[in-house]
Amino acid sequence: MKSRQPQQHYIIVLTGPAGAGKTTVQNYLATEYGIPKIITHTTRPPRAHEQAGVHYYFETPASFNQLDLLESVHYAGHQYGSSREALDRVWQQNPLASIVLDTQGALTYRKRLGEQAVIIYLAVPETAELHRRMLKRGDSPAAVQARLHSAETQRDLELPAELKDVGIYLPNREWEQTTAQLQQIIEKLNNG
Ligand SMILES: Nc1ncnc2c1ncn2[C@@H]1O[C@H](COP(=O)(O)OP(=O)(O)OP(=O)(O)O)[C@@H](O)[C@H]1O
Ligand SMILES: Nc1nc2c(ncn2[C@@H]2O[C@H](COP(=O)(O)O)[C@@H](O)[C@H]2O)c(=O)[nH]1
Repeated sequence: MKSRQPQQHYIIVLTGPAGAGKTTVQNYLATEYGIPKIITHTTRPPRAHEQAGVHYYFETPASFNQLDLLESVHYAGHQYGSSREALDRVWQQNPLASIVLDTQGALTYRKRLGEQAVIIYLAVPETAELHRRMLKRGDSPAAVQARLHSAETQRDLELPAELKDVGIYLPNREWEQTTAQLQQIIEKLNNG
């Protein structure tokens, strides 16, 4: 009898500029495909609708420094990071998981995990559209201005050169087109 190959485990890394729709896609992958989310840690204060342990683990600078992290970054004045332990815990239950990272984090994941890190770059090149989306989400005009002018958001308007050959470039404009492309990606991962 032929033995069944153990299924390969993948982490779907959703990256792109602020307001591109990374969290929206992550929620969709969870509800539509049951793909668990890796919750990351941040020293940023919660937004009005955000809950601890659901959207982020909210940390003080001191508690953040105690964490054992796979990678961490400074983004727009705050620290963010994710733990290897959280990924291993999710992988014990499910071969697929998703995480939302800035492009620097996406690069680190690819370097550390190789092809197991499937990088999806959600592209919305027009800052006016990002502006509209963040206001629609309920961010204050001042917060949107600050975020769009941050060096990190400016940097994340493009897929980093090191990821150009390995990342999946997915324009997130018409939602139906986005979900059709996501379906193809998930089918490939489930079959590979
Ligand atoms: N294809 C789309 N067309 C129009 N609006 C969209 C689309 N995808 C997401 N949005 C909307 O854009 C807003 C920003 O989305 P989301 O919060 O997912 O972005 P994000 O990339 O996670 O941002 P951030 O990095 O700032 O947390 C939300 O109001 C969301 O509903
Ligand atoms: N490299 C990492 N980036 C992270 C992590 N958690 C979130 N993020 C990214 O930070 C920015 C800002 O997020 P916001 O919620 O304040 O808008 C965004 O690009 C996220 O994708 C992480 O652990 N590591």
